Amino acid sequence: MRETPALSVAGVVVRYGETTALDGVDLRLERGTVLSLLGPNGAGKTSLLQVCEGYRRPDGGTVEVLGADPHTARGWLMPRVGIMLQGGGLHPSARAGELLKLFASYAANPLDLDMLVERLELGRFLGTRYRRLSGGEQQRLALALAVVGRPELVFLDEPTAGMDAQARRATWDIIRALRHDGVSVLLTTHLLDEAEKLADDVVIIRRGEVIATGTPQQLTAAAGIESLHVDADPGLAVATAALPGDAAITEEIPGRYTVTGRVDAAVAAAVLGWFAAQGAHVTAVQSRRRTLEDVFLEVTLEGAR
Ligand SMILES: Nc1ncnc2c1ncn2[C@@H]1O[C@H](COP(=O)(O)OP(=O)(O)OP(=O)(O)O)[C@@H](O)[C@H]1O
Repeated sequence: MRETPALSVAGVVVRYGETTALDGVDLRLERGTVLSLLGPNGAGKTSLLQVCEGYRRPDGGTVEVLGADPHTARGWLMPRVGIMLQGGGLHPSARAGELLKLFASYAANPLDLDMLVERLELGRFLGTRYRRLSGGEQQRLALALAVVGRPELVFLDEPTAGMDAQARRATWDIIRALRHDGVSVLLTTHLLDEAEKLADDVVIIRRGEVIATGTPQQLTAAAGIESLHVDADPGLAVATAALPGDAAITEEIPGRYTVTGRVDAAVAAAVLGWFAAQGAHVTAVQSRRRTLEDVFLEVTLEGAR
């Protein structure tokens, strides 16, 4: 029997008056994995998080968090789910260290506070009131509060927004450590490299609908290769190259060849085979595979045009 997923969303619909923010969204977050929810502004990410966190009832469909209804089982879920609060929700006069101790006191088996303080470099501002913290410091504290209770599942809504490069790396390390410890993570982000680095699975939504899903590798491999250049002897008869699809070889400048059209692994192999068949002396091959950002821009712009 398959283990109950950490999060299961089926056919979820959310409406605000005339606006349909989510229009039948399905997703599944397996235990001990990181799922990144991506989408342009207004795609419906926050609405979906609110439904999963039990703050809003969907107008259609079902959500199960650790096998339970997030709305009716809030009390049971509270110690099992970590939520990274954006801005509000925390007392502005409370000091960072007090908040951390308070949140730890709710948990049966909290994480080691010294370790968290060191990892997220909270030590310098533990005595500072929440409202006086910088945006990046608030984010670091919010992450610490979300994970201090050793939750089974964590919702992270743009966790590294406003963080400097060092804090961002520390956050990535914490997310990796959570996953390593078997924690499931739902991560929304506008940073595609962040998703590519951390996520086991990616779900891209646009205008309330899922438009692409897969592992980062599946999504980028299916999208093919962005560019392929070969340096070899000048003046080869490029017109004789028979390549799959619409791919073709052009000699941009003498000795510098570029492959145009849709390039994938089969085309790349055919290109190198053609150079070999010419008896050409190849001195360099450069390729850039498509990134998750290329895929994201392609699928989110499609249909928006
Ligand atoms: N309280 C609300 N009342 C009316 N419309 C809303 C409300 N909240 C969200 N919307 C609309 O629902 C849609 C989805 O919004 P949502 O905030 O879920 O998107 P998002 O993907 O989180 O966007 P962003 O990346 O900008 O945070 C948008 O069109 C938004 O304008």
